[in-house]
Amino acid sequence: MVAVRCRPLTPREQARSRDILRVVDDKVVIVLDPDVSKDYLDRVQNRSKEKQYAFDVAFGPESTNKDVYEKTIGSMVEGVIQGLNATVFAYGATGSGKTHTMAGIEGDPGLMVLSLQKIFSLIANEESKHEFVVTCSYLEVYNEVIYDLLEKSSGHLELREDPDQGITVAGLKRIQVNSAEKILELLNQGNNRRKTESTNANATSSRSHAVLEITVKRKQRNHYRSQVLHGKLALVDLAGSERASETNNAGQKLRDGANINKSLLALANCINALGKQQKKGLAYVPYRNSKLTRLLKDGLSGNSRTVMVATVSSGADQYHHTTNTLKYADRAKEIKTHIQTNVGTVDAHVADYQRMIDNLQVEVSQLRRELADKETILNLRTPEKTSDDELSWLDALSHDINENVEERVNLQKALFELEDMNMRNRAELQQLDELIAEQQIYDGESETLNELVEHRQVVLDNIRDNDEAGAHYRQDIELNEAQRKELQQQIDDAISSNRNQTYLRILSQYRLLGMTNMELQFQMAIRDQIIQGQREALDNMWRLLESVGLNDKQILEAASQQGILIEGGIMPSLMSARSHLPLGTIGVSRNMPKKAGSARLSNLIQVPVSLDSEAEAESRVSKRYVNSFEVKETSYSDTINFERTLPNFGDKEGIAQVKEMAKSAAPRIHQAFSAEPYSQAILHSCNTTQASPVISNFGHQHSKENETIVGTSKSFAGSELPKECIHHDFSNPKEWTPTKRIRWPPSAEHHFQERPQEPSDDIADGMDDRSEMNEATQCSCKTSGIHLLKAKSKQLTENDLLQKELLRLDTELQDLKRGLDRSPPTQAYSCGRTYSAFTHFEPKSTPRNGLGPLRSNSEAFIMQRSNHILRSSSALCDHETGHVHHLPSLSPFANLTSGPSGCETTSNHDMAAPRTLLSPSKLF
Ligand SMILES: Nc1ncnc2c1ncn2[C@@H]1O[C@H](COP(=O)(O)OP(=O)(O)OP(=O)(O)O)[C@@H](O)[C@H]1O
Repeated sequence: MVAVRCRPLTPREQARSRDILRVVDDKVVIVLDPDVSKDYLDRVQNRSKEKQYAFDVAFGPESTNKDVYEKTIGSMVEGVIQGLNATVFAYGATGSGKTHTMAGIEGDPGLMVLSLQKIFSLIANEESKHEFVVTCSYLEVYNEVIYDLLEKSSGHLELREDPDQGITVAGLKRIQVNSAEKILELLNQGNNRRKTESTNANATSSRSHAVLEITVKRKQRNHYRSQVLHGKLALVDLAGSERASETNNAGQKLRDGANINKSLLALANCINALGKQQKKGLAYVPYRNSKLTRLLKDGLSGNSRTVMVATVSSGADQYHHTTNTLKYADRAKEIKTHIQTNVGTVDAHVADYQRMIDNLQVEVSQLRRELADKETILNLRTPEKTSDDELSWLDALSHDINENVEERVNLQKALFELEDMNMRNRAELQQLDELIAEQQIYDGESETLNELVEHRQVVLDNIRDNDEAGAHYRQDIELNEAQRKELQQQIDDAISSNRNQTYLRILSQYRLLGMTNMELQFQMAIRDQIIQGQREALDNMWRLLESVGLNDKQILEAASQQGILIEGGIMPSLMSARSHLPLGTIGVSRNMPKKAGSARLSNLIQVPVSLDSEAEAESRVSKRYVNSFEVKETSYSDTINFERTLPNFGDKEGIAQVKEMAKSAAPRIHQAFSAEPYSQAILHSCNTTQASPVISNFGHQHSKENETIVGTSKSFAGSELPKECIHHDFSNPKEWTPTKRIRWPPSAEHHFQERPQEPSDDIADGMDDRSEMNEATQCSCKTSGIHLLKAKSKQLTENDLLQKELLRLDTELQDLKRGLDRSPPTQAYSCGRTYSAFTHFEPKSTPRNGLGPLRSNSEAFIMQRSNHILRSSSALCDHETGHVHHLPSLSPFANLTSGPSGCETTSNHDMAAPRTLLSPSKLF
């Protein structure tokens, strides 16, 4: 939705300018010719500069913020508490009324305030049934750097791309709030921290783009397995859109203007491309060209309802600004967003990712070598005192290195996305060529043919545009590379002249970590892609099967005949067919079908559970009698964890306990996949007493509306039990034909076979040691799909590990970066001794001097001592004297050069040893 708001002239403006805006029918804005001397003849002869634009809604000078609110985002705010996203941004020249519209004034609160009040009043109405958690963050983008407006002295924040959450800002404060007043207080604090300047056009002109984000988490009360909905409202007050030259600014102000315009230009380009995309399909949208557009990506094209409020001033002297803004808004009308559930897919091509990883790996190993060489040089030298000049040089260098790494990642990704898009464009072109050829043969000149030819031209144009944009990105990457070399050269020169070695070493490590991080991110993307591909393939398979009219039973039978193990999951309606599942198998399902009649196999993760010990299993199996078993959660399903022993399994009480167990597993599973609308726990158990073999199935399912027990208990007595359960000779693996094994996930065989010499085949452990198995077992594995399960389990485990590694690396990187930002490298030297910093102190007793125990993890700080990099501390320990220096603050290093006099000192003999040591060998 695009709305335009015309602001009235202030009394001072009225004295020197006239009102040239007219709003008709609440939709049309007429801009009169500012030149009053033009007469009727000029107008009819088209010499008039009068212009007319139509929008979704237009507000005249008499409108209040409340009017704007009600006709624009009022209804969207309701959606936010139902789990939908909404974005509203104010765009306009300086002094046109953006801040007035967004923040408002006393007596006429703005959209930010009104939407907050509405959110809390809606919450109050629903609080008896639902629990809500409201959090907010407030940031500004100033000179292409992101700052936290809720932090007193915020450092530079970084943008991250999360496959699940999309674009996020690392380290941004999110505050939980319980009332509109609280948010307003934060808002006021934040607004006071915003960078403003007095320009020619506005005495308190906002020089930054401010983004207030409110998230609402909603959960049904007293319903532990209810769906959790997340709604997000982003309110953006952009900086003035005027050209820098027009504000008569110079120096820093001119630079601000240039950066503001860079962001707004990028925004304009995105709006253009999005408009084009509506008409022409796959056009590349250059979100990556500025921080602002990356932040607003979701609001512009993704899963969000979006309102743009274009503000214009009615003054004749503002004619150019006004028409520029209106043209801009006119283009934005073309954009359509797509409201949908966020699905964390990585829409990219595995081969391309692989290529990037290869390049990165070369770079990382090169960096490692360089770093090792430098370490040797550095270790040979003794530290020197550093001058102020050098410190500011280091500060600038660290900043440039950060920027360089970030820019590199961003450019690579942009190029990658472009190539991916063009790959799809080329595929479409090929299809179109084939279609056109067919049409020409059969229909000759026809309307369809013309349409196809026209569309082909559009696709060709897109390919050409994307290729051009790609060439620019490549050039930018080359420039970035040149800059990287230059920066490295500066570090090298500094090292050879023995300047501030520790800090330089950290800089080099930071770069290395940056690259490693990037590499890991791409690896994650590959894995996500593969998993996504598998899910889609399974989805498609089910759709295909359903479309040919096969019912569940027929599908299972057909699969059985083909020897296909349905390992990935099962449709809910197939639950009863699973009654043959073996001892101790828990099916965990996420993302069950959302539409009636459709099925999602892919997301059902089957977690085989093992008996508590192999010996016990053997003894129970040999007795062919199971009267108790323990359910143990295993490896890759660390999302669920429960353990229970059922002493009397088989009798009424035991069955009740199994039921209870399924019930208690369900909420945990649901918690783990809380964003999913459905989740279920099914416990399949088998009691093979000689007299009456019983196979029981208990499931507990959660759905959006309610929770139910599904897959009711199913028992088999005597001959009713499927043949393969009782009559099959499990001791001979060769006899495990696919058909017989179809309903037996591999974990079962071990518990039922009487072959103590056979190695355990515990899939859930994620082991992939197939070399240990004999040939027959391997053969059986192949047919039964064990290797598939193993591969999947391994993949999931690896992915998990990778994710953890990425997280660790990320923290590492953040710490290093924070250390660099705060730039305290001279602390150790100014004190003239060797210090180390600790992550955690564990005071054995309260330290003397009445200083109180040290706070752990209070500030991030990096120092180097011998081979250890120790991190995160607000204190330094002097190893010679055994004293701990409490740093009064980690302020810019100008304050720290004075040495230990600025530090409070206490003995470290009361302190336990530091707990976290991170050695370079661990890092690299
Ligand atoms: N609709 C309105 N009604 C009355 N006064 C308004 C209105 N819109 C703006 N003003 C006044 O105009 C002046 C400039 O408005 P504001 O600060 O909101 O502009 P801005 O677009 O945010 O400018 P900048 O981009 O420089 O921050 C303020 O004094 C404000 O009170």
